[in-house]
Amino acid sequence: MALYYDAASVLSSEGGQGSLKSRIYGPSTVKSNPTQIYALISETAKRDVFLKDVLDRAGLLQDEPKLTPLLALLLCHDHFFSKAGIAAPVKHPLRQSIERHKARLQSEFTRARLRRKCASVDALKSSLDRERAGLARPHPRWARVNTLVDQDVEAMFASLPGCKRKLRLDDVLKVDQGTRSYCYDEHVPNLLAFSPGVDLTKANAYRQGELILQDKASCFPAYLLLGNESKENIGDVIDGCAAPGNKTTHLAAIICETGCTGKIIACERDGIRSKTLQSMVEKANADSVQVLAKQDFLALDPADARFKGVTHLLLDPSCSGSGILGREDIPKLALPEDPRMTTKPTTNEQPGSKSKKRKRGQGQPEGPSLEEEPVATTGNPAADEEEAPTPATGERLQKLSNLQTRIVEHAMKFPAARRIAYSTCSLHEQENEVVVSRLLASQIAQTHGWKVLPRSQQVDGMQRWKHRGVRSKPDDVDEQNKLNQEELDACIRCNPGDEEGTMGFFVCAFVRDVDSGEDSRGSNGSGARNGDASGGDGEEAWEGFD
Ligand SMILES: C[S@@+](CC[C@H](N)C(=O)[O-])C[C@H]1O[C@@H](n2cnc3c(N)ncnc32)[C@H](O)[C@@H]1O
Repeated sequence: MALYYDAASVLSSEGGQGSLKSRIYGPSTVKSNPTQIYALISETAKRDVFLKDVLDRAGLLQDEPKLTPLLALLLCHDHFFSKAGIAAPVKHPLRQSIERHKARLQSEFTRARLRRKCASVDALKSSLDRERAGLARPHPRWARVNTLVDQDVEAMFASLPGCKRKLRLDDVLKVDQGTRSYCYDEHVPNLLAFSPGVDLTKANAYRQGELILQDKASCFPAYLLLGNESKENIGDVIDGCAAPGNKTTHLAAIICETGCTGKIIACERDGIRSKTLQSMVEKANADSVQVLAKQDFLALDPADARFKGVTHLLLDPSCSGSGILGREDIPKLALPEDPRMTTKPTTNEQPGSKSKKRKRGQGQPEGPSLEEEPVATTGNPAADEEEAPTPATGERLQKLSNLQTRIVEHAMKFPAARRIAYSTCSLHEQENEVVVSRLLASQIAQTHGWKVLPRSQQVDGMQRWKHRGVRSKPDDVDEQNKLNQEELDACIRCNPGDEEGTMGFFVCAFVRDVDSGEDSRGSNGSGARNGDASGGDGEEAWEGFD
């Protein structure tokens, strides 16, 4: 049936280099009805991660060597979600290649649905639709009032055209008849939610650094790290992965409010992003920030005298960016694992396609790049936090998870460190709860007494936030997420597209009691380490997404 071959061709580099619509509707070799192709692609794109999971668990590609991962995904979409099923005659080999495995597929489908706590297929569809597109729901524009700049907040609001103050987010999101409004956030101090249509980039308050465009979720790490710390406990602070500097300037604002005199050391490995960081710090009037440009956080020596006063660290490393709400044209679908390939494509964008490429280590599959069009949930591309939001699966997720674990392990070695915040804008458990679980099990955490900061000891707004850590596979003995309920509750999640109006995000804080003398060595701890939670699988060779 041509529909599935046509859709697969449009999605791969064979379909040309233009936009999705131009590939489907423009002069091309597609034979099927363009509207049907478009519907198949856009519907599959909402459910790809779910379908991939079903296909991988059912092991379909092992038994159907003629099916490509992309074809399997498209066919399975219609098999499960289209009322008419696969659009091909009953005896057609493509249709048979799926229906032969009907029972096995159905049972994995049902399990996957129940794991998502969806009682029916309709509930599943709504949940997946919300999750993927989150976009149908109006998304507020979040902005943080920069308390580092002297300002008359009321005058600032008066300068925002026709913006009325409301009490609740729901009211701000009602934009009938072009009304525009804002409200203060109920969890994070000095944070505002504006109606979706408000263009803050044109406001003087934004140009003058009085307002910083920053998603609500992205404000959690600095607030969780310092929001309820006493002045005596705060010395210097390291932001290990700092550019473009949203969280750095937030740290600076909180430090200033507490009256601390400590400095913030902001590390950024990438040269260009270091410049963005520097200019953001200047614009925000964040005098307490010292930028270490082109500095790899992992290369800092925790025993260096410069860092002996570092009590707090914030680590927001590179991640898959799967929580970022964005606009994609050619959807990058998460594909089932292909057992016949040694180098596995994880999405439909093929190696060697003409999109601008990122530097990767040897043997890495070339992932899709959104570099040309960075997706900023803030409405301000210059403040885009994640350098390359990229669908990641399997091996690549494992590498990211390893790097993230290594970065936090490194933070745990700073001798005076007492609190660490780790965050990602990823939805994947492997980059979130699994990293936390691996860190707690690591030698460094155990010898230095690091534990998660329990919910009951978190700053008020974070205690009240209801979305907490998850474990999707409680019965799987191989599962790396071994967090107990209290530890899961210490983790904070944000779900893209839900009623909270945030992007997808994860944050967890670690604490230790440095005053108890638990870590008597006072060294960087590296000599004592014999376990390496981050997996010594040579991920150093791969420089990740930047
Ligand atoms: C998710 S972004 C950080 C966003 C930033 N925290 C903010 O709120 O604006 C990750 C940043 O960390 C940088 N990075 C990744 N690994 C690093 C490392 N080992 N040392 C220093 N910077 C690193 C990347 O270049 C990228 O700019």
